[in-house]
Amino acid sequence: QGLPAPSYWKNERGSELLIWSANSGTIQGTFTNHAQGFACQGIPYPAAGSVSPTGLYFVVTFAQCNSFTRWVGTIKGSQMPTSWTLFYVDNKGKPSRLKGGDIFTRVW
Ligand SMILES: O=C(O)CCCC[C@@H]1SC[C@@H]2NC(=O)N[C@@H]21
Repeated sequence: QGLPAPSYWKNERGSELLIWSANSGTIQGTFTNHAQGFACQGIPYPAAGSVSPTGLYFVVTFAQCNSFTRWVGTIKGSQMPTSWTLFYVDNKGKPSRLKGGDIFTRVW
């Protein structure tokens, strides 16, 4: 259940995840959001996290959006089902969160 590096993944929303290192459990990569209904699209942001035999997580800070997302998932061959939480500040200034799921598929 290791994470191959380098590897390139896309989720069902069209967003891209490039893993360029997964050394001794630490994940480094780049995430580019292309999901409809979300801001900060088309900008590559650093992704950082951790991978273990039982799963992985990674976090992306969307600097221009004052938000960040945490993905937690598992690697099943060329599929990576995840659940995510997007932390943001709503238009009244209240810290808020939104949850969902993404399935990443390995492209190369
Ligand atoms: O709108 C924002 O505050 C920043 C962009 C958030 C994009 C989210 S992260 C979880 C979900 N999966 C994607 O590929 N994009 C959205």
